[in-house]
Amino acid sequence: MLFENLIILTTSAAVLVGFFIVLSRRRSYEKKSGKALELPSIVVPKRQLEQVLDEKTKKKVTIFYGTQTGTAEGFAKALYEEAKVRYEKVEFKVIDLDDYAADDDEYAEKLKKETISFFFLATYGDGEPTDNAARFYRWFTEGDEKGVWLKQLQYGVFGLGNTQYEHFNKIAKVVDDALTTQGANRILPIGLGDDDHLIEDDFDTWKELVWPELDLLLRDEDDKNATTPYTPYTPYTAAIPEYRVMFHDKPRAPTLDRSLTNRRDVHDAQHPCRSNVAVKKELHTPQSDRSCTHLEFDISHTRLSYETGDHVGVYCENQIEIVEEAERLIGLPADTYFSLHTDNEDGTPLGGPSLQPPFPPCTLRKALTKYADLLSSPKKSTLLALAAHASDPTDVERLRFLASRAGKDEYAK
Ligand SMILES: Cc1cc2nc3c(=O)[nH]c(=O)nc-3n(C[C@H](O)[C@H](O)[C@H](O)COP(=O)(O)O)c2cc1C
Repeated sequence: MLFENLIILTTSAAVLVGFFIVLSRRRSYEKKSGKALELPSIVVPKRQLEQVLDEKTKKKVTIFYGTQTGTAEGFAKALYEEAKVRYEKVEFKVIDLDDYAADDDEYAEKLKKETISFFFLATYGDGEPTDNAARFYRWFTEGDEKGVWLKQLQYGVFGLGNTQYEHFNKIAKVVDDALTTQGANRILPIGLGDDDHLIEDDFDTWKELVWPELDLLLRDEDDKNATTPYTPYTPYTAAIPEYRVMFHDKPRAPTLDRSLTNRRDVHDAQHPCRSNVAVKKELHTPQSDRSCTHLEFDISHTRLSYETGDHVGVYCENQIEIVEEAERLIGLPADTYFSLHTDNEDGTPLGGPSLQPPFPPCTLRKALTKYADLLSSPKKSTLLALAAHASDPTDVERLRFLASRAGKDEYAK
């Protein structure tokens, strides 16, 4: 980076010196001969000179995200999309915190060059960072005393959490505090997104506070005087994963569902195992108006072990009547065999968050029974994505209304 800066500086200096020499020669020739000198065309075109200078002075904003299931990434990309349109002369980047730097030294090296940054950070486990934010988090908040070294940085944090958890939005709060302690300037209050309610509304509300602050930092005098109105609110759709669907001939023999065999060495979200419930107890007394169930799973026949802090995901199945209703609405036979892909046929990635296909090739019946959430309300971003594909204008209008601020009450019903 230092090397690149040096090249840019040397190039700009060389161009300016060259330009000055040409001008001073022209003056002395004109004095002597009384004739105006025919100037050869300048070797470095003006546009190139402007580009070099622009690069040097261009304002830059970096948007970081720490995500497990893509929501933080979607919000980061939504802010990026809207900001790009509002501030055309500014360079915006969206960065996965894990990809930002290879080690602690590189994190330090790069972060001290950032001037404006936003952090979208989800909290998991028992107040833990997401996998892709863990390295950054440990280095930034738990490492050696770093002192006040980020005075050049203006920042905002939006946390993604859920009020059902004890450590609500812990990671965002800790990073927000650590940024201030290390000298950075918080330009707006931390946003605390709550996935137990309408986290997209939390994001929208916080985003509206971002623009006046960015106007102060990014708009130059020309822009401030411009009469064209700023691009209005661009709704957030970037969190909707895009998949390529492929239909296949049915497999001749029914395939063994390997995802549910217990004889694996490693079990993960794609390869769960079956286990029986060994103990079930209600923790609240009959006087309480709440309910909390204590469950113990028998994992003795699996190769799993459990440590405090590990979490258990439970795969539930939809009831057959709900599945049949969904099949009827989709209009495809239950035995339609298909797969979802996150890349194009030539292997290039599709847009949207960088997630894995959500389930292996299977029939529509199995996808709807085991993998689809058929009973929760769709997220607002999903409604907008559906609106973009709906063919009936009444449906388009209705979907957009439900996703809008005006439709908030109706959406919540
Ligand atoms: C297994 C699990 C553990 C979670 N733990 C916490 C937590 O400790 N504190 C919190 O505020 N939210 C917690 N959440 C909520 C997530 O942070 C929230 O759903 C967030 O929107 C996920 O963002 P992502 O899609 O970018 O990963 C947890 C969610 C899951 C599924």
